[in-house]
Order: sequence, then C-alpha cells, then structure tokens
Amino acid sequence: MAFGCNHNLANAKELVHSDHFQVLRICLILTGVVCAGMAALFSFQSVWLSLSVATASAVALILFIALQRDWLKFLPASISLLITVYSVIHLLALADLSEPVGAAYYFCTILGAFFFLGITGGLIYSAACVLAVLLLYLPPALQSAAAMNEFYVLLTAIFCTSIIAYYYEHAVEKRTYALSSSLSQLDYLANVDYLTGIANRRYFFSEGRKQFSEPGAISLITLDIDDFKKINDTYGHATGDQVLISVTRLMKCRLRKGALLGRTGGEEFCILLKVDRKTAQARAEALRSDIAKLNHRVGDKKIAVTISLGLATRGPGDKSLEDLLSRADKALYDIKHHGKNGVAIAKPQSAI
Ligand SMILES: Nc1nc2c(ncn2[C@@H]2O[C@H](COP(=O)(O)OP(=O)(O)OP(=O)(O)O)[C@@H](O)[C@H]2O)c(=O)[nH]1
Repeated sequence: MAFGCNHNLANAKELVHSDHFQVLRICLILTGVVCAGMAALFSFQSVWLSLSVATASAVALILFIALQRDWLKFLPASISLLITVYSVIHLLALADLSEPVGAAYYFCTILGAFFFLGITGGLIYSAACVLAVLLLYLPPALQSAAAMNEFYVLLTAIFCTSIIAYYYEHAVEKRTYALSSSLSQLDYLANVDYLTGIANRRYFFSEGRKQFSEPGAISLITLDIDDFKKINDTYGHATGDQVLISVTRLMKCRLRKGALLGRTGGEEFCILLKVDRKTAQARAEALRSDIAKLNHRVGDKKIAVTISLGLATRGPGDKSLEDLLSRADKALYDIKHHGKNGVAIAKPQSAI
C-alpha cells in the first residue's frame, strides 16, 4: 500500500523535474537565439555590446551542457525563473531601442495573460499583440531603419515571452494534474480497504459519525465471519482472502443504496443503516441466510461460510456512534457464544 503511494509521489516529482528542465532548455535555446539575433541586427556596434553577447552565449552554453549532463538535477526550481529573467533582460539590454519600454510592456502583459487566463487565453493575447505590432509597423516600405529594428525587437520579445510563458503554464498544469492525482490516490489509500475495496475502519467511522449526527432512525450491524481461523488454517491464507472478497461482494449486492458498509477488522465488518430496528433486523437476517446458502467457490473448492451479527438501533441513551457500536459488539459477542450463525439484538442502553 505504502509502496504504491511513494511510487506515485516519485512519479509526480519526476514529472515536475522533467518539466522544469524542459523549461530550462527552452530558456537557454532562446537566450542563444536572442544573442545571435541581436548580434546580426546590431553587428556589435560597441565593445559593451560584444562583451554582453559573448557573456550571454557563454553562460547559455555552459548551462545547456550542465543540463544535458544532469549537473543541474539538484538545483532549486527558482533557477529556471532566474534564467528566464536573464534571457529577457538580455533581450532588452542588447536591443538598441529608443524605447525598450515597448518590449518590457509585452513581456509583462504576456506573462500576466498566461498567468491569469491560462494557456488558451495567453496564446490569444499573444496573437493579438503580434497583430497590433504588425498593424503599427506595416507596410515596411514606409518605416525608417530604426523603426524596423524596433519592429523586429518587439516581435522577438512577444515570440520569446510567449514561448517561455507557454512552457511555464504547461509545466504548471502538468504538475497540478500530477499532484492532484497523487492526492486522490492518497485519499483512496487512506479510506479504502485494500483487499475488499470497501470503506476501511477510518472512513467507516468518520462517515458513520456524520450520519449519526443526523436526525432519524439509525441502526448499526457488526458482523463477523464464523470460525474464520479454521478456514485460513484448512485452505490457506490466500483462500481466506478470497472468502473475505466474496462475502463482501455478496453484502454489497444485497445492501441497498445509502447503507454504509466497512471492513473494520480482519474478518469483521460494520453496516450502518438509516432504518428502524425491525427493518434492520430483517436485512441482517436476510444477509445471514444468503451467506449461509451461498456455496463459496474458491477454485474447485466449495467452502461453507456463516456469519454472526449483532444489531443495535439508536435509542435515547446512545450519545455517540461508539455507544451504538459497544451495544452491537456485546450482542455479537453473545451470539458468538451461543451457537454462531445468527442475529442478536442488542439490549437497550438502560438495560446494560
Ligand atoms: N486470510 C485472511 N485472514 C485474516 C485477515 N485478517 C485477519 N485474518 C485472520 O482471521 C482470523 C480471526 O480469527 P479469530 O479472531 O480467532 O476468529 P474466528 O476464527 O473467526 O472465530 P470466531 O470469531 O469465534 O468465529 C485469524 O486467523 C486472522 O489471522 C485477512 O486479511 N486475510
């Protein structure tokens, strides 16, 4: 049980790691593309520009190699954010813009659009930005060389930011999905009995307490398979498990919707019914007789199985589900010591 859960969490972590590195790769490739693009656009007009391009390319190359060789495996997730910011600062620093504010504007609003509107909204916003820039700067024949530079830089800024934002959002969505499926897996493992697939003791009592707090008739049946140890000893533990599964299956079929069935111990089960004593007794008796009649087949073996049941219906003295359980358990104990294969009705609280 624990293995399945750890395995699932490990998968989620692996997924988060692989997304994280995918984002890093994209950032590094973009840095390289931006450097090459800026170098081509501005042809190294100053020493400062040449040094910047050389530094950016070297850092991108070193990080890329480190990533490919798994050296970055244990670095915190924030590094991808740093590299993203680094890429965009370079984009702005290297651009010989009269107004770098334009690129910064697209960078911020596109990130915001992806963050607040999700992938589809972000992509639509990016497309709208491209359209706006095209409308502003076209036709090219009417533009000056400086305006065309600005046009290319703005398109590059929109393009790079959209790709980075897309991969971040995509990574976040995958991570959220992986974590939520791990959580539902954990929830399942915490509440369901691994062998029979019905509520385990923990879930039975937490749900049972809720139902107990509601008004109306409520009855609790505790039941136990008779001489189960003998079944285990005679046919083996695996066969014992099969008997538990087939008894559970039969109970699930026979019980109506609304009944809460749980495996509360090895071969012990509890049923909570929102019915009065008379109806609960009839249901308990029907279950007992159905199980006794059924020929439990495990492979080619036919195994006779009987159950004993203790029934308690809420009365004025029952303050909690535990009070009801204690009375039902006493009734079960009585029938176990008086022949088994029967239903015993619990004494009212006042008679105990
Ligand atoms: N196969 C199997 N056996 C289990 C499981 N959990 C508990 N048991 C066995 O259930 C048996 C319960 O034995 P007892 O408490 O002596 O009860 P019993 O033999 O049914 O006797 P009575 O209750 O008096 O009828 C033990 O042998 C446990 O090992 C399980 O998940 N699978």
